[in-house]
Amino acid sequence: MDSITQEQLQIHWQGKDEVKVFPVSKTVTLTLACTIFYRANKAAAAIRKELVTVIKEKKAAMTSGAPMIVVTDPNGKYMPEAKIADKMMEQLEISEAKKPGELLDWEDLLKMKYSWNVMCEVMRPVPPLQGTFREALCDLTYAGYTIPKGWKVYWTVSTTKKNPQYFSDPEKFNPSRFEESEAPAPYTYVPFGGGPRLCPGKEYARLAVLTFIHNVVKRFKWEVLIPNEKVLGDMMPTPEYFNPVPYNTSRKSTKEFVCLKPRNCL
Ligand code: HEM
Repeated sequence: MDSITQEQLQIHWQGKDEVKVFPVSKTVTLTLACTIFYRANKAAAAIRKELVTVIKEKKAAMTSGAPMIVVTDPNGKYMPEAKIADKMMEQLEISEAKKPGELLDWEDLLKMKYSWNVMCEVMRPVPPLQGTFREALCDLTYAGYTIPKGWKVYWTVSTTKKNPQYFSDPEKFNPSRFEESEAPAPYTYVPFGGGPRLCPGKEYARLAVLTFIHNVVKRFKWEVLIPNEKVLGDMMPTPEYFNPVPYNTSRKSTKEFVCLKPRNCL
């Protein structure tokens, strides 16, 4: 992920005075996904083969009366969180510990706690996915409403996002609210869904986003060219300028609407 992200930033960002962040981010994401998925397909074949052997062993063990292996959920049970002395320096510290050309590894990504908190806080007001459908498997009553079997229900990600009961001072951008000691109560913050249908791409997305943030922070300083640009609800949240629907008919030249202006490559 790191080498592909670096290569993409080199192609699309390096040496430019202004960049259109939204399309470039999409290109980086797609290039990353295509490359990784190709390798993942090959790996999946090998894993499947391995799993068949494990299943056979388990079946044999069960028929011989041996107890089943109990697997604990490792979610959130990483090494104890190290105190981040200076959160703003998180990415640079990781970068400085690397030899020239050395790529990020899993341990580096585990250290990027504050960056992930920032990402979580970004997804709180504007979740990438607004919600999805479910089908009622039986008649049920919820909050005084009867939902007959077979009806489609739509659950939303954002219902709780501004509820002060769950997010104190909800209008404030505060990544620290996601620190482990203050983590939101279960099911109050669900950008990746929850329960058995939890997004299986969650970890992949986390790695891709952190690798992207690391490389941008490491290599560029920038200033925002459209300070209060609206984010519009397309299928996905889309910055107003890149939305195909001409909401803002008073747009002027393209140059006035690029998002970031990288300065002084580090
Ligand atoms: C920031 C990025 C992402 C967000 C916010 C996100 C969010 C979600 C949400 C809210 C759901 C619905 C969960 C539910 O129905 O309870 C979902 C499902 C799903 N996501 Fe993601 N997702 C992201 C990235 C990805 C990626 C990168 C992949 C693939 C590599 C992926 C694959 C899936 C799949 C296959 C499902 C359907 C799971 C099921 O119905 O059992 N997602 N995602």
